[in-house]
Amino acid sequence: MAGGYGAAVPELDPTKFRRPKGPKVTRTRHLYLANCGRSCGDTVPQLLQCLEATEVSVLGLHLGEGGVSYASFSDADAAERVKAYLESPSSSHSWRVKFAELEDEATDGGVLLPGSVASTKHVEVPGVHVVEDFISQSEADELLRQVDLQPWNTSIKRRVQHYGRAFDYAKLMIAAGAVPEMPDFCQSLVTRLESSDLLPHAIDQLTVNEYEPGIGIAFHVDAHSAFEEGIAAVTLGSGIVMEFRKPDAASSGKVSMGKHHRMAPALPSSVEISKNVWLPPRSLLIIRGEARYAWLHGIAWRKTDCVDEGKVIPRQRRVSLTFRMARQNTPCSCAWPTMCDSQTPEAHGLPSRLQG
Ligand SMILES: O=C(O)CCC(=O)C(=O)O
Ligand SMILES: [Fe+2]
Repeated sequence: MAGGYGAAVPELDPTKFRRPKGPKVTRTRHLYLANCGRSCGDTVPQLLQCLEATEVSVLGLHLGEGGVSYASFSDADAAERVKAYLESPSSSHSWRVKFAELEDEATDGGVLLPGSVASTKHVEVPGVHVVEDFISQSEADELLRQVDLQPWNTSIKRRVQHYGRAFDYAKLMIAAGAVPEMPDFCQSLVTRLESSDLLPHAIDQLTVNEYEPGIGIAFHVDAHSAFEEGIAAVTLGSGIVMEFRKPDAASSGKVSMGKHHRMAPALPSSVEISKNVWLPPRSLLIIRGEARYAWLHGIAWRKTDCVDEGKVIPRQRRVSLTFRMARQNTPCSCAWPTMCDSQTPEAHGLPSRLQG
């Protein structure tokens, strides 16, 4: 590896790839991009934005000086998804996209190990706190049973349920629209959170997110203007790795806003530092302060996670309960104005991608 495009995306060695020849198509986890390179006017941030437009993480990249570039993904399904997107009319460029083969790798879409929790152990994210065994197994089972009795909203790639407060994702405001009240089956959990010192305020909103293996959530900051400081997420079902990314100070103020109340991923090239956090079953995640306001959080779209280095665990269904408090009339006055849509509205561009 010859360095990297920021902390998140290692640079690939182009000499290790075999260019695709002839009509035979072997699916791999690598893409070859012809007519794509610096001499064609392409840049790393712009290329990454296109490649990650379907929420697939780019695990390695080579932007050629001429017109040949390569990108690697976690598996062939991910590469195929990106290829299909790049070949669709919604993506406008003149690249030719094919699968590429890596010299020392099986061509059946061999899986690259996901970044482990152990590998980022030294990174501190101020304001992230995981409480293990926050609920008992019987509480978790009952909550999941109750959640599954409720109707799911299927308008985005993840199934979700919203309670307590409706939110207008287009206007970034709490909406008057009707959503079910905070459900009774969550009441004791809400009381427990509110009477603890884990959150600095009450709770009036719940979002339920379902993650089947392969499903993730785009990197985002929960909109400052919409929600109060503390965010609490309880994990039902299986555990998962959540990643926190701190955008480089120089890139702050250029974060774009996705259509689901959140900022679209900062470009990986502008990520200064990243941390993988394991959220065990029945745990509570608290995100406050700097982590809540100045770091992005997201969950990779893949079917495995890696806690200990080199040990891959398959994902199973996870359902999370995210509790928040809608911000009332006062705009956010946090200490990260360039990351704050209350203080720097012009920092937010147009939605650049479909959020998941
Ligand atoms: O699934 C989770 O734990 C977090 C979900 C989340 O970040 C959100 O709904 O904003
Ligand atoms: Fe979030």
